[in-house]
This record gives sequence, structure tokens and C-alpha cells, in this order.
Amino acid sequence: MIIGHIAAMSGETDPDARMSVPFARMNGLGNEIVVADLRGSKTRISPQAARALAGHEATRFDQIMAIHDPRLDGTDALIRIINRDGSEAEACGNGTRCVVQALGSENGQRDFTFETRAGIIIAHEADDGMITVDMGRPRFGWEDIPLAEEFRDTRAIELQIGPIDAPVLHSPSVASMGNPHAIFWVKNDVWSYDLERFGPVLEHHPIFPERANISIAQVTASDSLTLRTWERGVGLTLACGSAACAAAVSAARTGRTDRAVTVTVPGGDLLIHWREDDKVMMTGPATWMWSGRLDPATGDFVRDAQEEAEPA
Ligand SMILES: N[C@H](CCC[C@H](N)C(=O)O)C(=O)O
Repeated sequence: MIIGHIAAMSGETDPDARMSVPFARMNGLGNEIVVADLRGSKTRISPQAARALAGHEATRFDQIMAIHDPRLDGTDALIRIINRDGSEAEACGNGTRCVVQALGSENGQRDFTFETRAGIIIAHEADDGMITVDMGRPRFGWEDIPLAEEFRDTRAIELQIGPIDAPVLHSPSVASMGNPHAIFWVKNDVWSYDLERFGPVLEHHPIFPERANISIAQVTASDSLTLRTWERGVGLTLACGSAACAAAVSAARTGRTDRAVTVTVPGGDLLIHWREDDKVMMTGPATWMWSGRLDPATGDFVRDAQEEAEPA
């Protein structure tokens, strides 16, 4: 290519070659997701590139779902999940649905098996476009979350914020969906709590050696709850699928709800079913917005020429 030749001659890297990774900006119920296609390449998206993309208005994301070639027999892909701050997460429910929709749109495939740091994740897209992800089994042991000290009963641990004698939030349930979650149960509307202020303090509390995703949940019926989440490595988000799963299993485990619940998050509703075989099934939508190509080293990107889809 002539431009590449001139760029090489002048010591510049060919910008077109650097923008080697196709990506789609997608929406998982308001969770802002970048799905990046690194199949056939040994490259990874660098933490610097992630932070650069996060800092740009157009590509601002909660998670990047980086699709890599499979490493294990029987899996379709290895997925690396990158938070806004460049850290890696083990699980991302909403992002997984976006990956299913992105890959499914290539050839009509409806069933997928992915390797993630949280283990093997199975997902299925139904005729109506709703996507169900088998998020695996929750874990409740204090070392599994992990917590910094032993708590025999993780249905409610000793942790509070606010005045000692009148805490604003206290006694969260904790659970791992591969990634760490704390859920504070509240009586009032979840919007009446200043999660933006408490979230960062709790995310970094020394009780959570790997930090934690922090949610507040109000049980509204035996089959529904409302949830807001401060995500580890991200901040306030409109939806967090793994938090919805952690909240649903914790609600059932503490007798607050049944095992099948609708979890209403700021971006909409997720259906969560903690099956008798201990697997947690999460069902919800995924929406394609626009696509482009990015440089996995720097986060520079170009948009493809096309119309942007209307947000769902
Ligand atoms: N948005 C994601 C969760 C990302 C979790 C991440 N913030 C972490 O564990 O570090 C979801 O839908 O499950």
C-alpha cells in the first residue's frame, strides 16, 4: 500500500495497519461494552489502550470484551474482560451477551462456550434475540470472595459505612460469581443512597483484598429486586450482570426472595434463575451500536462509515 510505504520510509508506523482490531461498540442493558475481535492474532489490548479508549467520549466503555482464539477443546473463544481502569475482571454477564450477539450475527450460531477467568461459560441466543448466559455456580466461602479475614457466615458480614451508631449501609451479603461482590440490603429506594460517594470507599476497603463490586439492593417482592452497582475498576454503571446474579443468589440464600427473580437495574430488567443444580442463568438483551477498528497498543481508533443504531 502506498501510504504504508511512505509511512515506512519516513519512519512512521502505517496508521491503517496499526488499526488492526475490528470492534463493535455495544450496549448490554446500559452496560457500555466494546467487543474487540482479536481472533487470529497474538496481540492483546494493552491496559494503556483500554484507558485511552475509556477516556474518549465515543468509545467510553465499562468493559472491553476481547475475543481471542480458543485455547481449550470444546470452546469457541477465550474472552478477556478489561475494566475501564485497565484491570482484568473474571466475569462480565452483560458483556458476554454482547459477545454472543456479535459472533452470532456472523453466521447465525446460537450456542457458544467461552473460556473466561471465571471458568467455562455457556450461552444461548433465543429466537426473540434474548440471550441467556449460564454464569456458573456462585461461591460463598470467605476465601473464595475473597475476604481478608475469616467469616463463617457470608450471608451478612460485619462491614458498615456511616456513623457507627447509625450506619447508612451495613451487613452486606458477599458472593463470588468468579468476581467479588458485596450486596447491601436497603429498605428505602436504592436511588436515595449516595453510592457514588460510598462506592469507591467500599470497593477499596481492606476487607476486600482484590477489591469488590459494590451493590445496593431493595427487595420489592418475592420474585423481584432493584439494584444499583458501583463496579470495581469502573464506577457507577447502568447495569452489572454478575452483580445481578450475586444479588439474586444472596437474596434467595437469605430467604428474601425465591430462586427466580427479575432484577431491575438502572438500564432495565434482567431475569436471574438460580437453578436447583446450582447454576445461575442470566437472561437479557444485547444491542449493537456501531463498529470500527482500533490499535491494541495505543487505543487509537477509526469508526467504520455507517449509521449508528438507535439505543435500545
Ligand atoms: N459489567 C459486568 C461486571 C464487570 C465486573 C467488573 N467491574 C469486575 O469484577 O471488576 C457484568 O455485567 O457482569
